[in-house]
Amino acid sequence: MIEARGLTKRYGARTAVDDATFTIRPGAVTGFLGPNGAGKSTTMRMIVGLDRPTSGTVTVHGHRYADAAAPLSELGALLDAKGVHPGRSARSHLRALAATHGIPDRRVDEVLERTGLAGVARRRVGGFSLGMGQRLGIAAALLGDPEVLILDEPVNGLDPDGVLWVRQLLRHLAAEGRTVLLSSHLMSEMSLTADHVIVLGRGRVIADAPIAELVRGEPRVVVASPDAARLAALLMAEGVDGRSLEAVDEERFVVHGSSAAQIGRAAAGAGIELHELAPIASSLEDAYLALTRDAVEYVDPAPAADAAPAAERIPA
Ligand SMILES: Nc1ncnc2c1ncn2[C@@H]1O[C@H](COP(=O)(O)OP(=O)(O)OP(=O)(O)O)[C@@H](O)[C@H]1O
Repeated sequence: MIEARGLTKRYGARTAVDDATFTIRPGAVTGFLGPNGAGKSTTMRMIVGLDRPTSGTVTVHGHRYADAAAPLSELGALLDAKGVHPGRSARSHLRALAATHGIPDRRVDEVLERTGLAGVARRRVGGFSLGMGQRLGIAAALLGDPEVLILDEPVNGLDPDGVLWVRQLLRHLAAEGRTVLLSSHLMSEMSLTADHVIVLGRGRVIADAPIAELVRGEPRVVVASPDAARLAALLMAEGVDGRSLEAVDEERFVVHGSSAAQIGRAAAGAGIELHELAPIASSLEDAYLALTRDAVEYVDPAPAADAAPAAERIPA
């Protein structure tokens, strides 16, 4: 369990993390999302004691992580996969880490095996690919068999097999009752891996909810009819706001906020022929983009002309 209360970090005039309060529970994978500069890495660094909060607190198992008696068995972290001496082999790097924490050598071989690095354990880390470096970082995080795992962009640089491997590993660790926190910019991967997400925007917590709840959103339905204008007028006569009808082409439009059943019933009642009546499934990406619209720090000031909205509202 990780608990943050009023967690705040200022760097001079810049507030990187702003009064963040959240609880990250065991037995689940919690995703940490947010635009660049939202404060994810700073929050993770404060959890593991690499940065001190300006105010507020963050605890792991009820105490500050810096006060942990057996730090590596309480918490394992992958924050910067590059922080390894390039001349060392993967095994000697992990052995050195194990020795300073009283962890037996056989555990080193276990984590090398578990992370798929057993075959390259004697190779110099300096020659490792980005993906192998990520695996080594994950191996180091697992070394103490920790109850809490914190991984900043763990799939960065991994090939599709590696991405799948990380997903299965994290799901497995959560199923064992551990607390798993991960950040990633890959929204589809996050939706497959995490149970719950916390979204930061400009240092503030702007959402803290199960993924299923976030993606539920408002219903959207694509409707196509040779009589689209009459159907649109009918829906508006039945109380649908004209602003929630979005034209796609002459026959087709999207209805926001009504179900397929409501639209189908109205069309059938008026004898309007339908060629399509398809609910649109919301994705985590849709929900995320809607949530963070106002919290993006770096916005392209001149979006390309072809980035203009493809559809216009149907005139009332
Ligand atoms: N050591 C530092 N000194 C000054 N400002 C910092 C420092 N570390 C982070 N910041 C600033 O704090 C804010 C939050 O940064 P942070 O790296 O935590 O964001 P992030 O959500 O992890 O971003 P990204 O997705 O780009 O990794 C940013 O505006 C960043 O420029």
